[in-house]
Amino acid sequence: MQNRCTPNMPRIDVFAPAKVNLALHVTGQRADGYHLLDSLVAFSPVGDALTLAPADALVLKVSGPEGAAVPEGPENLVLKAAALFGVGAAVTLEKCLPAASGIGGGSSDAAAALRGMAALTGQPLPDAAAVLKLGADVPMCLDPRPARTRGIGEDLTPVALPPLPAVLVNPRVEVPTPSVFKALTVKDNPPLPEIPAFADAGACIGWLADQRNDLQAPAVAQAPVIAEVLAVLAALPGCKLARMSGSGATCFGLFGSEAEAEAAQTALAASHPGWWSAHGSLGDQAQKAAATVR
Ligand SMILES: C[C@](O)(CO)[C@H](O)COP(=O)(O)OP(=O)(O)OC[C@H]1O[C@@H](n2ccc(N)nc2=O)[C@H](O)[C@@H]1O
Ligand SMILES: Nc1ncnc2c1ncn2[C@@H]1O[C@H](COP(=O)(O)OP(=O)(O)OP(=O)(O)O)[C@@H](O)[C@H]1O
Repeated sequence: MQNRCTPNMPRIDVFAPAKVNLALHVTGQRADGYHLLDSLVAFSPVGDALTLAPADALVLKVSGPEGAAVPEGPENLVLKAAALFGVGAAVTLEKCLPAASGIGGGSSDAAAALRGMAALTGQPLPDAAAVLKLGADVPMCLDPRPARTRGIGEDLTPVALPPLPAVLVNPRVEVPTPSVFKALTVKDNPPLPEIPAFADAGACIGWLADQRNDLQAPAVAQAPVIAEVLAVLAALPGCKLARMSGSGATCFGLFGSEAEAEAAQTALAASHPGWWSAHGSLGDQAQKAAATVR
């Protein structure tokens, strides 16, 4: 770790933004069981923070308000990602996103670790197959800009989206991704239609209202509180659309302005103090997520 004796040791800071599936259509299933998706994703200014510094061995320290539920051992996706570089590093992870919550926390942390290790070592990023092996959401989190994602998550097409003022809400129920996919009965749903150029956030939200998250119904069946979260979000003043992200349980509400989203989150935090919530405009977080050297 950096100290007064090693003033020139580089320290890398990297941000891991939350991923939000604005729409998620399950369109098929591969022979190996993985599901084929057609999803539109955007990224939140809310996320986890990592630091990386040179070290003899690869070690991870987890802290932060959501850190208690996250392992510090080799099962942590940060260590799995960093190990691909074959050198030691002292990594810290400040966990702000709830774990196992459908907003790609572990995947975004892994992607941030890859960006950070590349900056620390000067090595290139691992190849696409190695990145996908870390998790289906890791490729989209590597370059956190709005994208249409197909295949199991590896087929990415950038999409221009207006910033979407949003509130994220998690009722503090962990919903494991495999069990939600397992509970899905219809696996050959229609894909997303062509994504038009949106004049503004209102046009985008109007288009999104006609799309779906096909994992929402099986997730609600396993964790009925998700239906309550969606109803509470939809009833907040100014909420134009409420939907679940990923395999849940985190849901998002989209609003007409940042001020409306902030006011809605303040009201929700007061009425449901046990729920995790955050606000911020969904969109392109690539700049904020870039590794910076100190
Ligand atoms: C639901 C999404 O968050 C949508 O973006 C992702 O598809 C899930 O991505 P992830 O958490 O990175 O998923 P992984 O860690 O790769 O897979 C966890 C488990 O979810 C199921 N899984 C995941 C992705 C996918 N396209 N089909 C699946 O059936 C598989 O049972 C897999 O064993
Ligand atoms: N860095 C990490 N942060 C959070 N969870 C991690 C991490 N590394 C490994 N895990 C494990 O991964 C599991 C899934 O957590 P994660 O937060 O990635 O799920 P998720 O938000 O549902 O992801 P997705 O939206 O990609 O499906 C947890 O049970 C946790 O123990």
